[in-house]
Amino acid sequence: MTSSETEPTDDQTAPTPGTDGLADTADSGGETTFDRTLLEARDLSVYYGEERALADVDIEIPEKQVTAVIGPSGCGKSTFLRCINRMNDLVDSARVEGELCFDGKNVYDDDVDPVALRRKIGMVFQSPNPFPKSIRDNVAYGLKVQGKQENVDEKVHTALERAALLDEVEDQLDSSGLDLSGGQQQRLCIARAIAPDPDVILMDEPASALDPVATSKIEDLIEDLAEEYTVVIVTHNMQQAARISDKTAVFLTGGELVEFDDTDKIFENPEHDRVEDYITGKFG
Ligand SMILES: Nc1ncnc2c1ncn2[C@@H]1O[C@H](COP(=O)(O)OP(=O)(O)OP(=O)(O)O)[C@@H](O)[C@H]1O
Repeated sequence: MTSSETEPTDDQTAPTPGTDGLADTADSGGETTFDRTLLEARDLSVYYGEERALADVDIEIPEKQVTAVIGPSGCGKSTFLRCINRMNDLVDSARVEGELCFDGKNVYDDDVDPVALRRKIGMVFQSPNPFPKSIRDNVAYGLKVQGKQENVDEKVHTALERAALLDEVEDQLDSSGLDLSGGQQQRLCIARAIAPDPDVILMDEPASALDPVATSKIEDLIEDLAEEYTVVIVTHNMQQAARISDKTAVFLTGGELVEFDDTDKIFENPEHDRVEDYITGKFG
């Protein structure tokens, strides 16, 4: 980790809380500071009952970059991702210790509304899961839930365009989202996630159910999305992490974050032997 990533900037201090306990973040002040930390875990541990799935994780995730989370099966990647927008709240046995800060605010503070948090931190899952509704209604869903009824068509178009799907579906917005191919369905889910204009998009193995062509489109899209959003992606595919991410976090058994650095450094010259063994396929 370089010092530029660890030192707080002026932009990081004292966000002004709104009624949902969260600050208005992404464009506050109209400037983006290079490598500004947007998400930070401090001593973050997660337990399912007695079992510890994440162990004292400290990490600073920069804004408007792609951060890949890799590691062997069961090392806590999805658990970490789900901490960021409090999806673990939905698991009865899950207990979180430590802090997960979004723009300096601990998302586990009592005054944070998890539903509002999930509007700012959207999520895309492993299997495409469009609703059995029209393409238009899928994308408009989050806007309607928020009661944002103005310019819905325009926002739907913009989200589909950002998700690199508009050209393929422009003439069939009233057809069912379920009639699209798997890759198109996943881009529809990405459009649905970005329509409410979040700051962060979490992706849990978004291409693992797709063929190579559809995967390649999703990878290109993820790189483009990082111009506007902070993307955190869990992937089993190390080549994919190497191709599309700026930073890589390597979790190993026991939910330990062993190394976090520039992706090139992780793949070319990792600090830890255990990381090198994992990257080179000696275990995991
Ligand atoms: N809902 C749950 N209830 C109980 N234990 C869970 C739950 N979800 C995950 N775990 C356990 O927590 C640990 C971490 O799981 P997690 O799914 O975060 O790992 P992962 O690295 O994402 O795994 P994979 O790569 O296989 O998806 C595992 O031991 C898993 O069995």
